[in-house]
Amino acid sequence: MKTKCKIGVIFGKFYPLHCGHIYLIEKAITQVEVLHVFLGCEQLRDLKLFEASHMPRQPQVSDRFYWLKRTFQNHQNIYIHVLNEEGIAYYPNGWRDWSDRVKAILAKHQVKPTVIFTSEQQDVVEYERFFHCTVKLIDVNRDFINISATQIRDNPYKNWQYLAKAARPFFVTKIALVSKQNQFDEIAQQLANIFNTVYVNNGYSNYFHYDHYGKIPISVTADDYIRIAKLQAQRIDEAALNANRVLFTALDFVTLQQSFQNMFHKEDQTLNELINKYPFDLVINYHDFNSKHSQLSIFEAVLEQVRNQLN
Ligand SMILES: NC(=O)c1ccc[n+]([C@@H]2O[C@H](COP(=O)([O-])OP(=O)(O)OC[C@H]3O[C@@H](n4cnc5c(N)ncnc54)[C@H](O)[C@@H]3O)[C@@H](O)[C@H]2O)c1
Repeated sequence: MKTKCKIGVIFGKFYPLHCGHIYLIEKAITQVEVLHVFLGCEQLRDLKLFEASHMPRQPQVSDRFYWLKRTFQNHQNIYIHVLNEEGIAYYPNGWRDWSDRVKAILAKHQVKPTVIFTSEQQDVVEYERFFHCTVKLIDVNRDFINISATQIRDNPYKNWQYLAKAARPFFVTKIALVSKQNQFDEIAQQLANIFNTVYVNNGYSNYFHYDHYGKIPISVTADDYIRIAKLQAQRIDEAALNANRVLFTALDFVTLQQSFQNMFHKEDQTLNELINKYPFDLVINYHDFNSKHSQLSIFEAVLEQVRNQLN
């Protein structure tokens, strides 16, 4: 029978969370009864790391917290704490102040750690000195999962397979191919095939009918319209979980707000919230192509725009 060390602690920035971190945490939890994971944050440092990175947008503390929570949601004995490191000299120059801040959180939760897990050899002595407990090293050479958060920040798309599944939707490039009468449907599906990923079609198609002039008669109420928009957002969330770096959709929320205004002569607050929550990286409109374009030339022009976006 394995001996349990009782209470474990792990520190990290998890910027972003990757399979190496997950391996460390999963291996640690097999050796303790309870594990406390500290998510270290410092505004300026995190901003600088983001600016030096190739991440499409900056993960917020809430994103990083969510990735940890979701990844370890089935472990009842893993606790995640946000550790605000503002005002402390950066690693490795602030050990005393930093450990005092950690200890304050531990004391607040009446936690007395018995073991600290890390893969950083150079930190062992300092952890022992400031926390007076055992320090266990796990995979110092990163033989099992050879990746670092720096490598992922540098190129999240090349290192996609290492990015935590829970973090992937944040990084997925969202491309909308907008057409009034689903003329883009076929090309969007072809693109999803080519890029080995997913397509979210127009959730409104089942509810609207087109007349001879291509106009949409008002066959749904404003409330219905918003309900369908929320459903569309839900379908995007689900697709993003399975997307391979990029996902294609038939709608973006700016376009939905515009058609809502045309139909109901007012702006909708929920749609504004969806616009902010779902930033699209590229929106291609069918009406930017004229009737002289062949299907092949549209296909090639769209493909070119998508390639430029992804490079
Ligand atoms: N101010 C100070 O003096 C001071 C001192 C100590 C710690 N700290 C803070 O502690 C935190 C340390 O975070 P970090 O930079 O180590 O975070 P990190 O997110 O890069 O890594 C978290 C943990 O995962 C381990 N790990 C990373 N890749 C791995 C892989 N492929 N396989 C196995 N394990 C892997 C790391 O060794 C570390 O133990 C920071 O917030 C830092 O500011 C600060």
